Amino acid sequence: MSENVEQTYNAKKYRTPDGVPADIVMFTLTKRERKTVTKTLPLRELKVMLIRRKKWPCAGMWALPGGFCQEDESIYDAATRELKEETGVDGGHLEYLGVYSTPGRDPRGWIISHAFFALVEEWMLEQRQASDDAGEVGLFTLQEALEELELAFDHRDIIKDAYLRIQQQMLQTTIARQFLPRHFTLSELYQVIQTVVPEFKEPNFIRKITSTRSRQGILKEVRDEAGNPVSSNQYSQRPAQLYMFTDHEPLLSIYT
Ligand SMILES: O=P(O)(O)OC[C@H]1O[C@@H](O)[C@H](O)[C@@H]1O
Repeated sequence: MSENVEQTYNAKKYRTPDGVPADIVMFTLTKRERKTVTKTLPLRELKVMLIRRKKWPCAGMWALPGGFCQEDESIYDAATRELKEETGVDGGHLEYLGVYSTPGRDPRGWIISHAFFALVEEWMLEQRQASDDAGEVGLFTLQEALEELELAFDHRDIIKDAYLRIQQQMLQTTIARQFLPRHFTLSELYQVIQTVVPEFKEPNFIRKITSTRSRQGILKEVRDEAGNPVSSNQYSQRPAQLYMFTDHEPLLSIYT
């Protein structure tokens, strides 16, 4: 912009949005040990965290944690802050999902929301709390959130999109690591993938994940200081080898 244009430019001439909030779809996998005679994997369930709104608009309705971005922060910082303020969650994996701008989505005016999704381990929810402007906080299954609850604004659409995104990522990237301990068995990994993508069925999972060339290098066996393989019988009668993710992210193709 030339100096002359800069001096005469008037930002007020242009209509700007009435607010730019960040909304966060926060997923976690809950894990409950089963009381069975034989050792078996714990029960894992995918849940989404919602807050019950206290004030207008949509007072009393369940909604995503979120709030308005301030002038001195990035939208990413606003998402991190809102998540912490409204739910007590500090940390975890936070990623951009998309922009939601359908006219009329918020009765207060022209309000464009930027949505994020967060993958949080269950222990991180321990200090969860609802702040003053958020009411109760609850963890819901995807079925409850999408089919049974009355949700505020366009939050049902945002949750649907976020669910689809994490299902795709679960099959194409190593985000399963966000829901697993550092060391895990391949049966646990398979269970985590299936919890997020129930349609995923691969009878030869263990053989494929350890031998298919395109997958090689994403996992490695856990070994002790002497170099011996480390196994666990926490969830099985016979000891099972423990694995961990490496930093390698393969570029996968649907055509091969
Ligand atoms: O909770 P307050 O601060 O009232 O407003 C933020 C909400 O307003 C909506 O457009 C957004 O989707 C966001 O959830």
